Amino acid sequence: MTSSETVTAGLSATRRAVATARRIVVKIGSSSLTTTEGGLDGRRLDTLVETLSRRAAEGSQVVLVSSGAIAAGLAPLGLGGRPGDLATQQAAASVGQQALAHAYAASFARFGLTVGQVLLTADDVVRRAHYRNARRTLRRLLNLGAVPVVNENDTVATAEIRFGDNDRLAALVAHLVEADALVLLSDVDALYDGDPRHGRARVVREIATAEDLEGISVGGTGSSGLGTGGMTSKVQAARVACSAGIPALLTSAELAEEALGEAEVGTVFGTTGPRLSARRFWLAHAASARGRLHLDAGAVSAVVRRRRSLLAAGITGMEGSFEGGDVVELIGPSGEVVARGVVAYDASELPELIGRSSHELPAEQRREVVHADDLAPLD
Ligand SMILES: Nc1ncnc2c1ncn2[C@@H]1O[C@H](COP(=O)(O)OP(=O)(O)O)[C@@H](O)[C@H]1O
Ligand SMILES: N[C@@H](CCC(=O)OP(=O)(O)O)C(=O)O
Repeated sequence: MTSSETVTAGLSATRRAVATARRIVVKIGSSSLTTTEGGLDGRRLDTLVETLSRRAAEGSQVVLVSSGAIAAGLAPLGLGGRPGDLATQQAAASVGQQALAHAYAASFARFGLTVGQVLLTADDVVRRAHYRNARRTLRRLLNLGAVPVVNENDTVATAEIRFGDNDRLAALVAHLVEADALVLLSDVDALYDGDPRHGRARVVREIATAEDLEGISVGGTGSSGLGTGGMTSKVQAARVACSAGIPALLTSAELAEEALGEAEVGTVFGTTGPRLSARRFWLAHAASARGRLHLDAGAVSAVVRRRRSLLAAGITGMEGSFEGGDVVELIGPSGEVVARGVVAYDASELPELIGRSSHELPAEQRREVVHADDLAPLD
């Protein structure tokens, strides 16, 4: 088998994984559910719900991450476009979210399905105890046969603690519920090698490794002006899911039915890593870092390739005012984040330790700065 055949076989396996996923997270963007003039588009919402209900009837558990609260609130409040300030966005989300929840409940009820609304703030995944709590609720909802409908809790989230984009939220939720696949639905049918709004662009069917993204230019939100993250946040979300062993598919809401089958639509992203434990995933992608430790090349190799603990000798500098138990980023010699981990010392204790090898230090200061079990290397 040639290497390109190997890739093809692997990627059709990715499509099959989406088609056969027992637990699937589907994210739909604002631009696919709403219009600036009319608010919520009930017909498009019903079409999506029909597709998801069919999937549920076939035995899959479905989690829907739905954007659209802000956009759905614009028309009822007489707002002509997406507001720039947070307070008006939150007011719009307050009106729009309840319209969304009502519409989903009514639409899923046509198929005898009950929905559970789950509104999350970034704190719900950043703080470890909240993260476990969110995971427990989502899993219980699924086990009770309900369809969780997830969105960011926009009405209370402040600028500092916003996720801001539901693509990332969907990737986090996919891991929280141990999904078998993530599907991102937008207003564009696939990833292109350049923004299709700006001239000719070529469709990209498959992303197997990070190298496949080289030369692909991803840009901002679509022409509706209702979305937030654009293609950049979708690609990032797909990569987060794939790095944790969850395959992803990106396509338009109109092609959802085909995408959930095995049709060659959209762009599939193959997994790039094994399933990560909840703790490692949280460390790598959800927790917020309180500081940074700069590493020399030897320490990067020990931590990332050999999966060893980080010792003081390999640290060349530090930033931040963290305490022992906080999450910090580990930075390589050229400034890139190579891993995240839970630091064992307070920031005030470290300056006298860094750069010194264990035998130079008193016994009580010889413990690892970040233990291997508390490390999550990033790709
Ligand atoms: N390389 C690319 N391939 C496809 N779409 C792209 C690309 N770069 C930018 N885009 C734009 O991203 C838009 C989708 O993002 P967005 O408007 O945020 O959607 P949503 O509301 O579904 O989250 C598309 O309409 C498209 O114009
Ligand atoms: N939570 C916000 C949506 C944020 C968001 O990511 O929007 P989109 O880019 O349309 O998926 C809302 O419901 O309006």
